[in-house]
Amino acid sequence: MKFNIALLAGDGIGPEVIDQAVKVSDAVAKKFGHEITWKPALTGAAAIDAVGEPYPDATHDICAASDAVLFGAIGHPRFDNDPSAKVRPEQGLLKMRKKLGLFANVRPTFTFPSLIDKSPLKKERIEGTDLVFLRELTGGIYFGEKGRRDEGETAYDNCVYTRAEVQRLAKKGFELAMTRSKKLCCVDKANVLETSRLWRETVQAMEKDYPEVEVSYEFVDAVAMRLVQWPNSYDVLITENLFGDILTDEASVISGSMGLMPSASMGSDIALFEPIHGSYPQATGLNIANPLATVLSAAMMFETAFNLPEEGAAIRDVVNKSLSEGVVTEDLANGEKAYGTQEVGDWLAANI
Ligand SMILES: NC(=O)c1ccc[n+]([C@@H]2O[C@H](COP(=O)([O-])OP(=O)(O)OC[C@H]3O[C@@H](n4cnc5c(N)ncnc54)[C@H](O)[C@@H]3O)[C@@H](O)[C@H]2O)c1
Ligand SMILES: CC(C)[C@H](C(=O)O)[C@@H](O)C(=O)O
Ligand SMILES: [Mg+2]
Repeated sequence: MKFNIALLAGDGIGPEVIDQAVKVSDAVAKKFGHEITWKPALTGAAAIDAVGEPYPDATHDICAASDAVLFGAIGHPRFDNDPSAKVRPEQGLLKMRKKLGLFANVRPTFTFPSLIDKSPLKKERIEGTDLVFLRELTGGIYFGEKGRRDEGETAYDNCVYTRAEVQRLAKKGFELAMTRSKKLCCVDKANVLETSRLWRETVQAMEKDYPEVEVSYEFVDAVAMRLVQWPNSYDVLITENLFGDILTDEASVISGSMGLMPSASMGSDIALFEPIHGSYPQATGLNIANPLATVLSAAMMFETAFNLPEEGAAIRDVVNKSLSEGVVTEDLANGEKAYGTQEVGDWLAANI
């Protein structure tokens, strides 16, 4: 098969981890007889520097015309440390998600047998963890009206959800639960927030369409605790944009590193694949960032966007092999030999 893939490397460690995902994807394509044409495009601070905006129309056109998008990370300290900056890399990410209609962000959390002893959490707590967050990605407080009043002394960010937005995300959650262990947890703050009450009411009304799915409703603060206490009690979790952002960073601790966690952002037309981590500016250019979150995002791309499970499995197998053979970056080395970002990518590509 032939694929056009938009390649948005972004900022910080983005280009370094993307390079490794490209190497591994090319190796798997070669092994299975596919042809990939990469379509590089600007985003983030790199795009602001080049053309003055973080998600230029030219980039959108490339994404919209591709079979999938592979995304690295965006963000730069010069914007993080300047709250008054009007044009920011993160606006590009949000604009891209909105314009491409990527409303469902699939963020799996699972453990790797060879890393189980390296997690800061106790082995017996995390063993067998295999859960998936479905994070709503184009609504909520990220996209509500925001601003200042009272001469800048008061700030507001509105959180808005429509029933239709909740329904389309929850539908994906129910469908995913049906393919797994038929357990769905709706994470909200319905004891306080009106938007959460709409979420709960909407999901409750959908239960009758999925009689086999056992649905639980839990408050986000309690989930934040139970996620590290008994992560293996969860299966599919659906939640709104901000809660999903926070809980999935927390969940990365279960696997052992932020550098391991992939994601898929799904819409009705196109899907985008990206690690959940950011541009990790402190590591830029040092060849120390873990590329596996991006490599595993590429595995999700083969499985989900191209419906090629064997190709995805080949990537997952070689990642597992690298972990069990200790071919790891410093975040997983625990004082033992650490490999560089590029060396891990080379090893994966050579062993696919
Ligand atoms: N999707 C994205 O592009 C995205 C996501 C999160 C943050 N950001 C942006 O990234 C910048 C930095 O944000 P931050 O420091 O809060 O989050 P971050 O995810 O970049 O880094 C947080 C910590 O996670 C670890 N980490 C992250 N990626 C890693 C990797 N590949 N290998 C090993 N360890 C890794 C490091 O310990 C790092 O200090 C900000 O500008 C932020 O807005 C972008
Ligand atoms: C950079 C930021 C806008 C983004 C988010 O909050 O969605 C990031 O944290 C993520 O998880 O992809
Ligand atoms: Mg985040």
